[in-house]
Amino acid sequence: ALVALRIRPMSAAELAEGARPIAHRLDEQVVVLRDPLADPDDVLRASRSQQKSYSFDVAFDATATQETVYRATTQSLVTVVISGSNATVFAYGPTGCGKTYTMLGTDGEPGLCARTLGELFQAIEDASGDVEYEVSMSYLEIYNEMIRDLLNPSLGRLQLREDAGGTVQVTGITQIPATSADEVMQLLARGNRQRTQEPTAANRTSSRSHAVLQVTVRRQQRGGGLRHGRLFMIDLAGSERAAQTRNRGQRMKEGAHINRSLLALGNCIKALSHRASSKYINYRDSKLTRLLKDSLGGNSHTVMIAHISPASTAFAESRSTLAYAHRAKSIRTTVRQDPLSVAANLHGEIRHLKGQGDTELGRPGQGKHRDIPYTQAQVRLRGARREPVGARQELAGVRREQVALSHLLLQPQGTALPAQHLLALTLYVSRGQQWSEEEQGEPVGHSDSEGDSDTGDKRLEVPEPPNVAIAHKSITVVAQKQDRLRQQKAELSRHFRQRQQHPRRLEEALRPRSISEEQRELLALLRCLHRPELEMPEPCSHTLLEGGLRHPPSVTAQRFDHHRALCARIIRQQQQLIVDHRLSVPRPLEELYETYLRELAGDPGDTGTLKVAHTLSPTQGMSLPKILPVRGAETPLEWDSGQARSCDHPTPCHDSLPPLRPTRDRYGWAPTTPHTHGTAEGCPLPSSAPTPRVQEDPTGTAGGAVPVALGRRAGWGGPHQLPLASCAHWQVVSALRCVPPLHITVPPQITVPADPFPSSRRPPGAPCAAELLRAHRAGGGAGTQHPRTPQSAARSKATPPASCQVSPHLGTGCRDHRSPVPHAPSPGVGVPSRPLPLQLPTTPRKGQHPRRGCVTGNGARASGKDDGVTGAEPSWRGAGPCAKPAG
Ligand SMILES: Nc1ncnc2c1ncn2[C@@H]1O[C@H](COP(=O)(O)OP(=O)(O)OP(=O)(O)O)[C@@H](O)[C@H]1O
Repeated sequence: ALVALRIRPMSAAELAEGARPIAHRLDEQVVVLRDPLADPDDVLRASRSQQKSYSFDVAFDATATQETVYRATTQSLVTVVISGSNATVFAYGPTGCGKTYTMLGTDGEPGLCARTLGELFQAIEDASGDVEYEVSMSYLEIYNEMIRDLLNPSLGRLQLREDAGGTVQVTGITQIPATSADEVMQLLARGNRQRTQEPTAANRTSSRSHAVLQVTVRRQQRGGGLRHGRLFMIDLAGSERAAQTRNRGQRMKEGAHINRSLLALGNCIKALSHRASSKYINYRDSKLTRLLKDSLGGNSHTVMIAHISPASTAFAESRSTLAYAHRAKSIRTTVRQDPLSVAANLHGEIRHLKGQGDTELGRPGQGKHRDIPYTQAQVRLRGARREPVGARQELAGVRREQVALSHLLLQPQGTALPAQHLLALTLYVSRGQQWSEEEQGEPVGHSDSEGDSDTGDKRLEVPEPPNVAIAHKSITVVAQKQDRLRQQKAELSRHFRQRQQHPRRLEEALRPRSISEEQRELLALLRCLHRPELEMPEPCSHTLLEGGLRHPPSVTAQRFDHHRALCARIIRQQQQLIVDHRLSVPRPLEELYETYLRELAGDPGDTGTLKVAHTLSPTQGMSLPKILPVRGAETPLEWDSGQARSCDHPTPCHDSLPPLRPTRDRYGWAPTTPHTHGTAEGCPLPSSAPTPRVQEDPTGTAGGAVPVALGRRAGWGGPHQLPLASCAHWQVVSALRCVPPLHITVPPQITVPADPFPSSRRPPGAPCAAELLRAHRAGGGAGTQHPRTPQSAARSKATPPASCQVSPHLGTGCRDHRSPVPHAPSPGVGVPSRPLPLQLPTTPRKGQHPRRGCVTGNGARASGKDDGVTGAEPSWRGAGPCAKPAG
């Protein structure tokens, strides 16, 4: 939509009443309105702007001629209409500001209607013989919300109807065929005589109705389709304020109707200018908006010319008109036009200008068409007619070739995208490694060097899991293909650049020849026109490429990240447990862990070791990368068959290591059942999943067994204990570490005697549990003697080894060493005394890491808080789950 503003000259009446001009055109687009009441001496309002500027697509002042206004606003609509689209021009403004003058004009200065129709018929005349046009017109007014046929007023009140195609039509209106502009103007003059005009205080011949001239162009392409273009030219009734017009009675009623329909029009404009295109637009509030439905927001080009008076006496009207028009500036219409009609537009323009061009050729900058775009178009089209045929053909050939090349250039990049995605995934892996290092607090490269020095050639040659191998192969294949495509692209680009030079060379070759300035300009124009299209493939391919790199399949990436984080946490925590327990692990396992650390550090040369297997299933593209366990006898580490089957449970396991806490009994201690491993953290072991074998404590001292996965491996230095998280976690860890589940035996447990005496009955001098513990620590465990009750003596056999260290920060001991008996319990309240399981390796093994910390009977590292330590069944003998207070 184009919005223009026209300021008419001061009228004699305004000058007579001493009005000052307050509206000025600042430049081609900006109009300034000054508040006449603003007092320049008012210091309180000095900071407030006394004038406001409004910008439009084009602005005219009193000096603008009808011709200028026509050229800048309406002329372009001619080609729109003859090509089968709709166009609307409406004049808006307060009464007496020049709307009718602009639309109809005078005999000496014809208005937009006459000029537009003149050119329309001219364009039709110039059209090729392939297209037949028929023009018909109707002229109506909307007065007090009634539609009246101005060409046949006897028809009375007419109604609006929507036809089958959704187009709003006035039923029964007279459609008069027209063959020339003169004919139409005569009809218009006849209609205007019928128009409702009444003298008002503001205008002696005030139009009290909206006059709508509708010109329909029926376009029939020979052997082609039929199209209708409609041009609405509307002289709106003047917006007015009752106070200003001093209207009474019928005039006031008219004014109310006028204002209501203009308000409805304003609302539609506001809604159309709203950013949210889905906003409902209510056209039904007035006849005017219903009639203009297709012309405002639909398939139409819209031009609005707002009119104001420059006089200070019209300040309020001018201000509201400027605001109204400014709002309309943001109307965005969606013109639905097929390519054929675009071509027809251009043809029409060519023919139209052809007729005019001859008379003005050789006089650039002269004549009535002085505006730059017009002159440029003239130059282009005139040049088009006269350019050397050979050059034109050559240009066309070059253009075709360049378009083909640009398509070819796009192609390779498009096919390279899968490879880019794979590479992006690889990038993700390296980012993940970096992330792991950062989370471990290790500087980048630390693990790398450490791994190298530690392992050297002693790395394990673990075969890649099949999925990883497939992924590597496919990456290699795609990368090779991409290389080939890159070479092709380079070749094509070179060719493309050569061809780009061609028009320039052609232009230079033509320059010395006797071609006119216009023809040279045409060539330059054509070259410029083609350039954006030719340059498009490069940014386009870059966009595709970057889009692929920056936005890899997000779901896959997220799941991959999630999975990787989960595995890393499991491995770290399990390693921590191994270290905390000082469990001796077989050398192959240690090497595997070192390998894993090197992998995290991104050791590029470590190709034979385990890699995080991430493959995209070709069919399921976005599926979670699978981590497969290495199976088969050829692997150095034997698998205990059935241990690493996949977990089919639909509920995803938690991404953190689940607390190794079996279901507790009513005393808060873990039962002896081995099945608890599967129920930890709500991830029950599916029936299909293998149940890890649990080896009972061979010594019989352990009251239960920690759920562990069992396996056999000769020469691993005996039984080891590893907590089992859940089947899925275990599989992940197993697959990542390429080690079979360990064969674990729960070592004997050691109990700390319960407090033999509740505080209320403790004999003088008898120690409490905490004191016992301190004594126990001080005495090195085994050799410590402390008072015992007969019960405790009977049930406590094992003694803690010297290696048991209680963290000092835990006060009387870590959670498991702390006496469950409070020092000063409430009198009479018996607190059960519980022996606490201490499960320690009795002898440090070779290769063990000397670690601090205290371990519990379930193999977890003791800490001040309950960090998910598994509670193995306490194994004190002869004692019930709850030691009753003595006495
Ligand atoms: N640009 C102009 N140059 C010279 N005269 C003008 C111009 N604009 C308007 N006038 C004169 O101002 C007077 C009022 O103009 P016009 O009748 O067009 O106003 P209007 O907006 O159509 O009023 P209404 O809404 O009441 O019909 C006319 O005499 C007209 O000739």
